Amino acid sequence: MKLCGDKLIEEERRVIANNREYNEKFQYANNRIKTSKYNVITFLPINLFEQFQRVANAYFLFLLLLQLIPHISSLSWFTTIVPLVLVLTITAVKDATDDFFRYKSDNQVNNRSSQVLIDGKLQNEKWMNVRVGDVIKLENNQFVAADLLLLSSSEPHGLGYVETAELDGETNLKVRQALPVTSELGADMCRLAEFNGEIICEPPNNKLDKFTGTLFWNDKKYSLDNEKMLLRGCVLRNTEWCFGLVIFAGPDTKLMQNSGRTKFKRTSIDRLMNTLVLWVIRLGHSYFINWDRRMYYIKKNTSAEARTTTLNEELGQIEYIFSDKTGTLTQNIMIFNKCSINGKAYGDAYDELGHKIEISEKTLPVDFSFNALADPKFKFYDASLVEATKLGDSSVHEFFRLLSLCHTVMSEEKNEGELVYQAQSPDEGALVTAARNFGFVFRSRTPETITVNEMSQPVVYQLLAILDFNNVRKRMSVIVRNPEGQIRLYSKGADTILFERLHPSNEDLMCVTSDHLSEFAGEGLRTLVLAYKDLDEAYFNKWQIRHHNASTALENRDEQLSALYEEIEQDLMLLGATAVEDKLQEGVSDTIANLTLANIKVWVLTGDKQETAMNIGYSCNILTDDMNEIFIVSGYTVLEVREQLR
Ligand SMILES: Nc1ncnc2c1ncn2[C@@H]1O[C@H](COP(=O)(O)OP(=O)(O)OP(=O)(O)O)[C@@H](O)[C@H]1O
Ligand SMILES: [Mg+2]
Repeated sequence: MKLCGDKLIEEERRVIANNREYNEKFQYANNRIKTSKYNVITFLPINLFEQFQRVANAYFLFLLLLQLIPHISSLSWFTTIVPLVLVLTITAVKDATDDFFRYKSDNQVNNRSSQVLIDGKLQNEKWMNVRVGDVIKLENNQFVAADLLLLSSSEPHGLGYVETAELDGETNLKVRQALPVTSELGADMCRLAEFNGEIICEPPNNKLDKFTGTLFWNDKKYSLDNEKMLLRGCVLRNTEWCFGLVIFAGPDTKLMQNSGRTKFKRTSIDRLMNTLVLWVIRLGHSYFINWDRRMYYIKKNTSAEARTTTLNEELGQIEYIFSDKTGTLTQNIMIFNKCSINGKAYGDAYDELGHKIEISEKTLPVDFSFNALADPKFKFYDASLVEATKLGDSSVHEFFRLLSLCHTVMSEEKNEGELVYQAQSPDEGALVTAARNFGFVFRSRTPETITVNEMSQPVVYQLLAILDFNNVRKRMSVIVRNPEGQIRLYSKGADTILFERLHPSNEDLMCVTSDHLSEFAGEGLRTLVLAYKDLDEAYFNKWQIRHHNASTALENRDEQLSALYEEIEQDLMLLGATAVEDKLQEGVSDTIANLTLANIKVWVLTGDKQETAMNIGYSCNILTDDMNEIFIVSGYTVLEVREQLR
């Protein structure tokens, strides 16, 4: 820790499990939260101070002072004081009630009960009394009390599922997994109470998807990342119980670090003239917005809601709308639609005479009844791909093998043969389901193995490494050892990225695949390229040691890892490409056409392939045919972009 002014700045956090005495030295925040701003004594001074920061209020106060001097004013002072006091009182009452509700909700949260391991026994404690370094137990459907390191759980391999809707709005379940060494502790209170690992990790911050730390225990060190953390605000799901170690509490949790200070939202007009009239008009406005039948959605029984009255008039001044693509313009429901394998494209439907036909509700999908484990909801219309699979075409097999191995999907098999996939990325869910139907069924995974049913034969692959996806890498890989002992790297990712990393011998295949990709993207499909590489035992063993060192490094961990990934993901052999459809949401193109009429400019952010993005742009009216010249900025650095914009 460093002293800055008279406040301690935390540079790294050290926590020893079950050791309150040691952890207390650092004076970490406890788990009490406070989002209310005032108390009974501070309310009047703070609220008045805030209110007089508004120009209009200050102006009227000044006016009032002048009117108190009879020599310069002909009006009597109460013509000003009455409206001023009225405005101040109404606002103060509203602020006070808002704050009272915040106070009540803080209180309710702080007093929730939680099971903490104290003196070798589970004891009930209030949330606000939970401290950093405590081991606590969570049960299914409970809110996570603080930012925890997952130690063990009721599920196999220390898995735990959480719903993060309160944090990031995503409703699909996320998987978390404890380290094998801690997941062995299970629910054994004695061993959990004896657990005295030390965690050294990053200081509190607001990054919801990142965590870097190291666990030191019994003279070994283990790398910790976000996949092992349960954050405050999440809800435990599909997991009977789990144990976690408190790393950040109360105001230090990522949830609270993100919420920022409660403050007034103010607009440009607000600062200029804040009068009683405006206040009444705004209130009226907000009722009109809430009552507007045309903004009422019957299916979900929701109407528009003006939450912040002071922002109403800004609605008429909106010039730009910034939108996300996947899940906002589109439904985020991914359907495996087409693919290209070893230079041959699959996915179109043909009639008896071999003519291509439009796929409609009436088109008969391919029959997957040969495969007992197939997902009945999956539909595909090109029978030749099933034929190729049945005939044992080796590149088709390798293609689907890759799809069944290279992903982060989890599978649940409650009853024999009833597979349910939990995918954090809906694209991966669609790809793994496709492989499943074509006879490469991803069955289960442990931290060290992946089991796949290949054309009805169970095959167990040893999982040697996962080179995970991020939006800079735009690719992910796995390294597995097959039952014959051969080590292979499987990779999937954006075409621009993987094409650069192919072995020179792939040139011809790359050209053909690239044509297919343009075709797919022209139809607005999301594409990924698949490739593999055989690895030499001796090289891989050395690489694995360097990988372990990098993943437990305390400094520059991310840089070291990405350099290692870059090194091994070279000279790949191309297998083909996949194309997944994500339909537009209902009414998107009409809405955008209306926004365009109002001269509002719509910006969309996406990581998709340029052609796919442009195609979606056309289909939802962001791009139109009368824009004769589309101007593409393709710089990679700030300088390049600035240069092109000139
Ligand atoms: N699970 C994955 N495995 C491998 N590559 C992926 C995976 N998900 C995405 N990619 C590749 O990385 C690129 C960037 O992904 P990113 O998530 O940043 O954008 P995106 O999800 O396509 O964008 P949008 O949210 O607009 O759909 C994608 O275009 C795709 O080519
Ligand atoms: Mg994505």
